[in-house]
Amino acid sequence: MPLLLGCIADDFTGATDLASMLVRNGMATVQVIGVPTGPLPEADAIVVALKSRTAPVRDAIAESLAAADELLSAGAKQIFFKYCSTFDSTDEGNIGPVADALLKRLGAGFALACPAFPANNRSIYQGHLFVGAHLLNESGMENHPLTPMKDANLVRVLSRQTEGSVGLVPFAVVDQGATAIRQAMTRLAEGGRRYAIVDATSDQHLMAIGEAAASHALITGGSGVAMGLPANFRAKGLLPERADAANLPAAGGLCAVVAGSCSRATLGQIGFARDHAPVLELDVLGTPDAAALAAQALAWAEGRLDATRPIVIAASAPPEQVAALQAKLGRDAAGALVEHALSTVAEGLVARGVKRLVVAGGETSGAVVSRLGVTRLRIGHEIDPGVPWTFADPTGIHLALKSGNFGGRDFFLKAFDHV
Ligand SMILES: Nc1ncnc2c1ncn2[C@@H]1O[C@H](COP(=O)(O)OP(=O)(O)O)[C@@H](O)[C@H]1O
Ligand SMILES: O=C(O)[C@@H](O)C(=O)COP(=O)(O)O
Repeated sequence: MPLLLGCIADDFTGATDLASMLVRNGMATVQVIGVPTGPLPEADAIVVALKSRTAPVRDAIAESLAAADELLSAGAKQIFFKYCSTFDSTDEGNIGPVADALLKRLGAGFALACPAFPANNRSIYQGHLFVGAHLLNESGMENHPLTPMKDANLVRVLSRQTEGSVGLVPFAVVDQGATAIRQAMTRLAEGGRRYAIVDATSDQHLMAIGEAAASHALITGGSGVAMGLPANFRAKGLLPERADAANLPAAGGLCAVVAGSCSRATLGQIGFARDHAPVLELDVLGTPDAAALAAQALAWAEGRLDATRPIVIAASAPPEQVAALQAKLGRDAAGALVEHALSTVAEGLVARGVKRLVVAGGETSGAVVSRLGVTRLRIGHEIDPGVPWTFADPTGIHLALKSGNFGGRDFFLKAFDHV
């Protein structure tokens, strides 16, 4: 099975989101954790999951290039750089600098940028990113603990992160379909633009954008814009029709949720779970000590673990409490403390027999998956759009890595009916 699409994701939840999109559209896909060292698995698409979204710019570039090199030497015909559907980044990066470095490595001069994901209410109109009816900077993302998004104009946001210039393929063009989009991108590239933000408000738009980008060396975006890519490989006779590629080993055993996302969606899911399952909300501000928090949580879990419903352990807190901890410790140290505590909790839960684990939050998932020593994830069926169950090798447990913003209010309960 020749490798067709090589993907680099800037966080772990984003990687499973993308892998799930590709599986759903007929590509046999494997998610590998970190820059691969040995031989790559057989697959139509490989998604390398990095924890580079909030890493120092230089590290994010170095890891992304190392991943690209591995994927290219395994034969990848196109590279996909996956970032968040809410374009999570800072003025320093890392979306612009990583995309710049990948373009250079690929000897290409132009890439599209499209984080739209209509199934999860992310749409782009006139270059502005909306979450449902709200502009990005009024969606709650302006309060993100690590990557607060205070500007919805993606042309402006990306321009701040690159020395290249950024153009727009507007809705009126996108709505005309693949040929018009291809022509508009060619004009922008010939006019010296390095990037084009591409508007999209529907899956039909995303399919057309994917088709228009069939010949691009690099595509950048959310998982949505990947939905049109398998058809390009199929049209060239490179991708056979595949039977259901989303089957996992049978699941059983104790259930748990560990949450470090402070998004509105995750706070709502914790609120819902309180009425249906044991929920422990850690007082991080009161005990800013990772080992002590983890010990408290694991002591609480004793006797509460069950195979028919989950327990929920959350550090998640509303913006005022996050701000208070950050004022005390600094932004990065606060995030690192909580990630350390929650990965210790996850490790302790698995040692106590948890076999089905939901982790809420991208950075949080990165910390947990790394602590559990997971090297590969096999992708199963979706619980809600963008969040599949996965099977973790070599740990042998089922994991669902939930993007902070994804999932319905009942996600933490519903997940365990779907595995
Ligand atoms: N109570 C808290 N105070 C400060 N930071 C927190 C708290 N709870 C969680 N965090 C940190 O907030 C960040 C949330 O990021 P992440 O896990 O990526 O969630 P999301 O998917 O919503 O972006 C993590 O670094 C996490 O450790
Ligand atoms: O594109 C998305 O929104 C997700 O796939 C994603 O990247 C998740 O990031 P977090 O919200 O930090 O989990």
